[in-house]
Amino acid sequence: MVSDADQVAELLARLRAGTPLVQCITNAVVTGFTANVLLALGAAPAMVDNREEAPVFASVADGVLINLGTLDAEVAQTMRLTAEAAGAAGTPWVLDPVAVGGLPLRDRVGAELVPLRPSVIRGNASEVISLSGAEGGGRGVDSTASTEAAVDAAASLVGRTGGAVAVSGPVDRIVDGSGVRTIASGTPTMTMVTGVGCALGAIVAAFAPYAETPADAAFAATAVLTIAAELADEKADGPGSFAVQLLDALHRVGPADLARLRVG
Ligand SMILES: Nc1ncnc2c1ncn2[C@@H]1O[C@H](COP(=O)(O)OP(=O)(O)OP(=O)(O)O)[C@@H](O)[C@H]1O
Ligand SMILES: Cc1ncsc1CCO
Ligand SMILES: [Mg+2]
Repeated sequence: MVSDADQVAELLARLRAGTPLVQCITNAVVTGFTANVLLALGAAPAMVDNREEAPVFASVADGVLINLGTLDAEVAQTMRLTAEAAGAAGTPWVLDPVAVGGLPLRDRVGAELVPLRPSVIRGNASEVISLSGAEGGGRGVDSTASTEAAVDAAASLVGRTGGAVAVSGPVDRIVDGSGVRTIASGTPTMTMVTGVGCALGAIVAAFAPYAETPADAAFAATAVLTIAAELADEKADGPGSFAVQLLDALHRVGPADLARLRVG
């Protein structure tokens, strides 16, 4: 039987051989870091995010990320048009509903994007609970709920998109129509650098063209990022050097490292 780690290693090899073009409409805080994460991993980032070009580019890209972190009304319209274009072209796309829960614009945009059927919704527990329509607002961009508490909300979103929902936290949970998978790997330092969750959404989009199912892409992305974070933590002195070490670790992470993946 092929192990989870072997499956992830196989997908990582395919990603690196394919250099997927990943279009990111993401927030102003994390744009540069996200591009560097994708490059370190072996993907090709393209932050094509203006209203005229983004919908056109979605049919050329191999995967698309739409991240609601720093929205305005024009960006929101670009996101809707790009999600529609990705859907029409069959390009897998990932929705990161940053800080959805009790904020007027992003709550409305999140609710409009879910029926456009993102391949993967990736957020922390509070964001996933709020996006599902349940009460669960976090504290700004941070979660105040456990990922276990978000599993029902994730399943209800899966029922509406037909894709997968990846809930991040100390234990990540990846939910689709066939059940829930968990990953316990990772390190708390990941929460001390802004945008590690945002980068995870981009990594999911990079894996999506190679994975059999959206949940497989989310699982592989979470596995690779959390293992790379463990490798980075071994060399880092604090959040600053951790961010740099994380890029180096994403570049070198390989099958032997993935064998330490902690599932369940
Ligand atoms: N306490 C923790 N221990 C281990 N790993 C963690 C912990 N908290 C988060 N992670 C990992 O960090 C990554 C990002 O998850 P997190 O829930 O922090 O995202 P987020 O809140 O959306 O982050 P951001 O908005 O800053 O980008 C995931 O891969 C997750 O596994
Ligand atoms: C800090 C922050 N604020 C809006 S987006 C963002 C990046 C982490 O989600
Ligand atoms: Mg986030």
